[in-house]
Amino acid sequence: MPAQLLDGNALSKKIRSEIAARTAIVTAKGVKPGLAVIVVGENPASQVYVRNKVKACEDVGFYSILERYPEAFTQAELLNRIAVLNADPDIHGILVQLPLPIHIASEKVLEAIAPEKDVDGFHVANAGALMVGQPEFKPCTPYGCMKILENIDYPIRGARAVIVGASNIVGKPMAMLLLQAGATVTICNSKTRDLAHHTKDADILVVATGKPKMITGDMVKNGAVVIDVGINRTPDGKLCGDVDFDAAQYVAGWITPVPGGVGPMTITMLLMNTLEAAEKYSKA
Ligand SMILES: Nc1nc2c(c(=O)[nH]1)N[C@@H](CN(C=O)c1ccc(C(=O)N[C@@H](CCC(=O)O)C(=O)O)cc1)CN2
Repeated sequence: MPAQLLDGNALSKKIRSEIAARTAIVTAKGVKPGLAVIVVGENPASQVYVRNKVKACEDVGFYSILERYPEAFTQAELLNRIAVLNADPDIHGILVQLPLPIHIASEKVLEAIAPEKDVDGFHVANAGALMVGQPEFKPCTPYGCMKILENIDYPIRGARAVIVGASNIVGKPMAMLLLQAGATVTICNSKTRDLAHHTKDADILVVATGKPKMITGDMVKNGAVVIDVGINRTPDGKLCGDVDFDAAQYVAGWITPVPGGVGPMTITMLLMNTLEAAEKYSKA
């Protein structure tokens, strides 16, 4: 029997309607949640994601601005824009779409965003807060993965969780969130010996490698929860994940599809972080 599908679109719809209701309340108090999205360069996927983010903001009743800059935009110019947005009282969240062009040092840019407006949760202050178990803003993709797990009432406490991929954006924060929820966590990376030995032991398997279909069906434990963070475009223009879905669905107990799994949840949790930033601002 194939695995149960973890439908990120359906869960997003439910959470976004809760966000819209809370947005109406905070807006009535005089604070309309505001998100500024900045994209530099012409990366086609980034252009799609930022448009989707702005559209999602409109749908839940946020104020949003999209700032698009050419590839040649300098780091100094970008830092200036961030300083202006940091001081703008109508903006509660600032997001700089990644990847940035190579002449711009991403870490400098991310550190320039005021931590209380860092709705991506990438600032070292927010990464550190998560590390010590006092999260302010959780990075949107791992936050979305945790919501997917919570939605199936899977007993995370005591489960063996394996994360394939150790990025600052997904793998490391995902490990922290699972650890804090009581899982026994292993993070694998590109140097890990006998990867399948680890993945086959996982009750919860989270894959974020950027390598299309690298996790094959025989690398998955029977009945596991498989969360595929990868979004890869195949030569025929279709999307696929980092997990070989067609094979893994007959081994896993639950599995996220690509598209329609983690992707929409990333945007939903961005809305949640922005709403929470505005709610905090309204109480300050
Ligand atoms: N500043 C950030 N940059 C990037 C992040 C991030 O969280 N913050 N994550 C990724 C890209 N990303 C969000 O920006 C993202 C990726 C995918 C989706 C999504 O909804 N995917 C759909 C398919 C969409 C398509 O047709 O291409 C799906 O999976 O169903 C949303 C957001 C890197 N950069």
